[in-house]
Amino acid sequence: MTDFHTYPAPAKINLFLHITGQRADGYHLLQTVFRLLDFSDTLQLRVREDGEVNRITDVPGVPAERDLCVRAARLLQQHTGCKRGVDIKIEKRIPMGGGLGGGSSDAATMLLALNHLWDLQLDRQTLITLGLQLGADVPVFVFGQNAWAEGVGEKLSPISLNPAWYVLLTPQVNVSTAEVFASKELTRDTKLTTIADFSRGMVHNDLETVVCQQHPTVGASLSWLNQFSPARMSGSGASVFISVDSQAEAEAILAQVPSKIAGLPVFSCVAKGLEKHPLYDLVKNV
Ligand SMILES: C[C@@](CO)(OP(=O)(O)O)[C@H](O)COP(=O)(O)OP(=O)(O)OC[C@H]1O[C@@H](n2ccc(N)nc2=O)[C@H](O)[C@@H]1O
Ligand SMILES: Nc1ncnc2c1ncn2[C@@H]1O[C@H](COP(=O)(O)OP(=O)(O)O)[C@@H](O)[C@H]1O
Repeated sequence: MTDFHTYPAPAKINLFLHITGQRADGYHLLQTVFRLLDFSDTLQLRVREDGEVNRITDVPGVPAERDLCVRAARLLQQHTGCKRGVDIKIEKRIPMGGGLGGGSSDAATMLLALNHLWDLQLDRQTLITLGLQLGADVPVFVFGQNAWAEGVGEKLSPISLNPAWYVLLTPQVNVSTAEVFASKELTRDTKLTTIADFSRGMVHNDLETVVCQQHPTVGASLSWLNQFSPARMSGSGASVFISVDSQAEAEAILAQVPSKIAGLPVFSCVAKGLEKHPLYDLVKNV
C-alpha cells in the first residue's frame, strides 16, 4: 500500500459581492473578487487500486456520500473512466457554511491532487469545468489565483492584490446560502462595476443586508470589527472580516475578540492573503 500524501485546501474571502441579475434557472449573476487565504483545511490522500472512494475521517454534519471531497473523486472517475480509488483523511479548520469556501476548496484540492496522483493529465480548464458541477465556488480554487469573477463565479480573470492581513470572525450561526439567495428582500439589480470602482472602495456585499436581518449576530460582529476598520461580510456569511496592514496589528485585534457576540460563540482567526493557491503548479494550464 502506498503512503498518504498531504495537500492544503485554502479558504477564500469575497472582498465584495454584487448581485447583478438572475439566470432563467434561478442561479444569480454576480461580480466578486475572490482572495485566497493562508488559512486552510488539510487533506491526506492514499491511492487505492480497487476503485473505492473511502472517507476515513468523520466530518460532523456531513455524511460521506454528500462530502464534496468524495463527490469530486467520483466525478473524476466518471469523467475519465479511471479505475483507481482513494482513502481520504480530512482535517477541517475552515468553519463549515461560513462563506469561506471550505467545502468548495476541499473539492478543488481533490480535483488537483487526484489528477496528479491518478495520472489523469487533465488540464486546468477541464478541471474548472468539472468543478463547476460541484458548486459555484469550486472553479476559483482550481483557477488558483486571486480573481475578478463574473457569471455565477466561473468567469474568472486574475487580479493583482496588495499584500494584506485579515481578521476574520465567524459567529456560530447556520446561514443557508440557498435561503439567502432565495430571499424576497435581496436586491438583484446592482449595476455592473469595474476594477477602477473596486480600487476606489466603491463596492459592497449585496447579501449582507439580508443575512444581518436574519441573523443579528452577523450585524453585531460587523459592528464590533467596524471600530478598527470598515468591515464586510464574505460570501453568504456568516464570516465577516477587516483588512489590516500587518500581522502584528491583526494579532492585536484578534486578542481583543470577545468569546461571544450578541450572545453567540464566535470563531476568530488571522489570515494572510495569498498570491497563488499552494497547488497552483500541480496542473498544466493547457
Ligand atoms: C455566495 C458565494 C460567493 O462566493 O459563496 P459562499 O458564501 O457560499 O462561500 C457563492 O456564490 C456560492 O457558491 P456555493 O457555496 O458553491 O454555492 P452552490 O452550492 O453552488 O449553491 C447553493 C445554492 O445557492 C443558490 N445560488 C448559488 C450561487 C449563485 N450564483 N446563485 C444562487 O442562486 C442556489 O439556490 C444554489 O442551490
Ligand atoms: N468537505 C466538506 N467540507 C465542508 N462542507 C462540506 C463538505 N462537503 C460538503 N459540505 C457541505 O457544504 C456546505 C457548505 O460548506 P462550505 O463550503 O464550507 O461553506 P460556504 O459555502 O458557506 O463557504 C456545508 O454546510 C456542508 O453541508
